[in-house]
Amino acid sequence: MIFSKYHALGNDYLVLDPEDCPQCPSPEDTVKICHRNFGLGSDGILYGPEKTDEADFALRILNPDGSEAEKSGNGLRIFSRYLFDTGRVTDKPFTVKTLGGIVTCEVRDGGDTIEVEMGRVSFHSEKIPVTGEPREVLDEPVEIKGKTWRSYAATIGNPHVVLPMDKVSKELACELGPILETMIGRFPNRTNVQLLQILDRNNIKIEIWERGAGYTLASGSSSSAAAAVAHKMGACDRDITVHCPGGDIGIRIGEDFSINMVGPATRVGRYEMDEAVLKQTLPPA
Ligand SMILES: N[C@@H](CCC[C@H](N)C(=O)O)C(=O)O
Repeated sequence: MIFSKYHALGNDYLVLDPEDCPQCPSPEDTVKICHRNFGLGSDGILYGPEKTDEADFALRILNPDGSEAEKSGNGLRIFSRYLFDTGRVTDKPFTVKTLGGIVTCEVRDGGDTIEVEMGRVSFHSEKIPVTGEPREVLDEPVEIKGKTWRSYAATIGNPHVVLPMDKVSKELACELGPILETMIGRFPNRTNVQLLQILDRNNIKIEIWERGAGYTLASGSSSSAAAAVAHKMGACDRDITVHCPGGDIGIRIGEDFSINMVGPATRVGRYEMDEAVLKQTLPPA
């Protein structure tokens, strides 16, 4: 199997082209391919471009635990860069269909900068989803190991919960992230998790725990959700630089909470994976 590996600020994906592999990998194979020790290793697989009547291209986004994500900001920038590198797009805007909606992408600066109109953020419980009566999930208490945190939930196609706090850290993201991700009684589809630190009216810092992937160095949909929450709280203006551990993502929030995201995507190389990877039995996680 032939993969093209890219990263977006350290959030790494393997692009699998249907021209090289007509069948999308099964959840079991995805886990093996993405495994950091037993496979090629990545934060996910981007399977595409697939054909669709609704947009220029269709994309499937697979998490390393074998689940399928509705949207990925970094994944969309990487996929755009892959389409550009393989001559399928130029510097003109094009559309991509994901499970979480159709987005518009544009590759600039010879491939170095990619802009994505990510869609609209909603804080509504039925859209995210969050259990309980229909409402916007704003500043609600959530108790973890006897401590109460304030939380905001949001969707930009995929689900997010954002915890504003004075100081974020990787350690806390790795402690709270897996508990919140799998709080099924509250988040029936699981959730991505962001710890949010407001730096000033145009800058925020986040630490990320991704649904189906764990701790990651950057996330485009997480940056979109966290910036939207910072603006909704009244703490930030509409132009926000999101400082992720792996680097910065630019977010602009529209009147209707539509999100424009700008950032890089970097090609790592092309890899041929032996079929033997798929025949292994992995030790329990
Ligand atoms: N890294 C991504 C998010 C990928 C999907 C996520 N793990 C989910 O399950 O929703 C990004 O950059 O947005």
